[in-house]
Amino acid sequence: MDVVTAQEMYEWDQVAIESSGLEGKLLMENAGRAVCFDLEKKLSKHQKIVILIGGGNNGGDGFVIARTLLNLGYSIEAWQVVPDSKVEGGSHFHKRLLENSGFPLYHLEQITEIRESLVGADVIIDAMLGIGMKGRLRGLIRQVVALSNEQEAFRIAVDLPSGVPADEGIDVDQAFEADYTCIIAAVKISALVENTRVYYGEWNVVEIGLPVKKLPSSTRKVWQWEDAKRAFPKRRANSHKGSHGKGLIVGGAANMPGSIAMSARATLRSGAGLLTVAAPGSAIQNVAPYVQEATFLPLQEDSGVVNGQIDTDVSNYDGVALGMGMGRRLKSHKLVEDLVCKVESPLLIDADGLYQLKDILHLVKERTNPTVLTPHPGEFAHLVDQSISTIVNAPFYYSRKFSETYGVYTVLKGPVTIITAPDGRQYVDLTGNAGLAKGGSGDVLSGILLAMMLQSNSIMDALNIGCMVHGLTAEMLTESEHSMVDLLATDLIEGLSQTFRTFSF
Ligand SMILES: NC(=O)C1=CN([C@@H]2O[C@H](COP(=O)(O)OP(=O)(O)OC[C@H]3O[C@@H](n4cnc5c(N)ncnc54)[C@H](OP(=O)(O)O)[C@@H]3O)[C@@H](O)[C@H]2O)[C@@H](O)CC1
Ligand SMILES: Nc1ncnc2c1ncn2[C@@H]1O[C@H](COP(=O)(O)OP(=O)(O)O)[C@@H](O)[C@H]1O
Ligand SMILES: [K+]
Repeated sequence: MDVVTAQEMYEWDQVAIESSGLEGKLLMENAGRAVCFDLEKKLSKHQKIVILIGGGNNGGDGFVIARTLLNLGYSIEAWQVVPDSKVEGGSHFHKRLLENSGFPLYHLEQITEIRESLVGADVIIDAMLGIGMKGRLRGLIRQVVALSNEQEAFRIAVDLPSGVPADEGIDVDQAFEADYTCIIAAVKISALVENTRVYYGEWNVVEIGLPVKKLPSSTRKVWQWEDAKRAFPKRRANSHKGSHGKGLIVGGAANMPGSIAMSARATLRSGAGLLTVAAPGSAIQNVAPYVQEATFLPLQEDSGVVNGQIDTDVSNYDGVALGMGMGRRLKSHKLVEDLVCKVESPLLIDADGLYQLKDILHLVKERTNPTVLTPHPGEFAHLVDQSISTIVNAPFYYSRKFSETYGVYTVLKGPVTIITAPDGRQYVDLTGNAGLAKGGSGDVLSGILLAMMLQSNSIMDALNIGCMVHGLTAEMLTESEHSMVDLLATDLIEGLSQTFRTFSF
């Protein structure tokens, strides 16, 4: 499932029209019909449906939807909310088709004319503005959106809720608050970004007959179950523990043994062959009973906090995860710097490890082996010197820029997690729920990611699978024995078994 900007979507439409000879108005017919086919699951013929039609091609889709649903026997009131002079090209063609089919079309000139219809509607369909929306809502459309939002009716948006831009990083002051959005051809970035995704409600993408072989390949995609099934590392019958990777987890502090313990247990539960946990000795005594399968390496410490370099040959490991529960004391800085320079296998840095990284990003950039950073927006904002709101409103832009600049994989965590490769390719993980919004979930994720990196030949596949396993486990547990309220990070670790069992390997 591709994720596009407005400009990329226009390019796709252009390529479709130029390369395959598909006419714009045919695409519009396909789009409108695909939306109707999807909406039939949501609508009933007893409902009073009002469709709001704008002047651009989104409005063009609206004319097709109105005609198609009317032909099917739905009770539709179609309102054109812009003057006739605004309806041109393909939209004008489809407006004529609607009228020539013998159906009425109402023209809105003042907001009072539509009040009664909106108040009495069971469903309001917004086909006013799509990817061509610019700036803030204005004129009559702004009033129509405000009045629609006040109604009890079920609100459906076509492609985008009017008032929401397709791209990220743009403030929205008012927009159609959809319960459901039927997205055309490809997910628009704003469906995945904090300040705009709330307007979409639930959503689905419909296919409109674009010539997929001719389209430019997209660098942004939603990672899906089929992708995970395809890429999941196979476990050969004659494998031995060395085949599944030897991992090292570094972190912990005397007053925070839980983080690293959870990461370590999650790594073991996710299939790693061998695991060593390096932590201050005073933390190890509390971690060890929880991960009997691991071996331990005491780190030099000062009052329960790591102090100094690591005293082992780190080239013996196939993957290293660093930072969980380590604390942010200056004395742990040396350890982070040491590992960034010495680890010759994939190195994942999370939590307090990220905090120590800001002034040694130039060393990260010099690494020739993969580096994976797994910040939440607060940690990422600190790393890139931006505010958290700037990051969450333009996460695709900032994580791509960061990954490309420093040559790292970035896992920007949140309700929508964005995974970016050093070459700028991005995958989006949509799994999980608010049961994960608790301390410890991220530690479990780091452990899972380390294990998947140890077992996969592709870092990107490993990160995508790991995020999906983490999120699906939360979903599965909150559908069965847990709720989003009581779910703990430790429950997640024990729930991994059920998720892994759903992969047939
Ligand atoms: N072949 C294709 O391209 C296909 C496209 N498809 C569909 O087309 C959609 C894109 O269509 P689009 O490019 O015509 O833009 P669109 O979203 O209708 O907006 C333009 C209109 O909005 C108005 N307007 C703008 N800002 C405004 C504001 N702040 N407040 C108020 N009004 C504002 C602007 O008015 P103006 O600025 O001219 O006064 C103009 O009238 C896309 O989302 C998909 O649904 C599908 O059918 C598949 C094939
Ligand atoms: N509302 C949510 N919906 C889905 N996933 C969430 C939500 N809140 C948090 N998560 C996930 O939970 C994890 C939290 O990680 P993090 O913030 O590092 O937690 P901690 O450091 O406290 O363990 C991330 O994987 C994130 O994607
Ligand atoms: K719309």
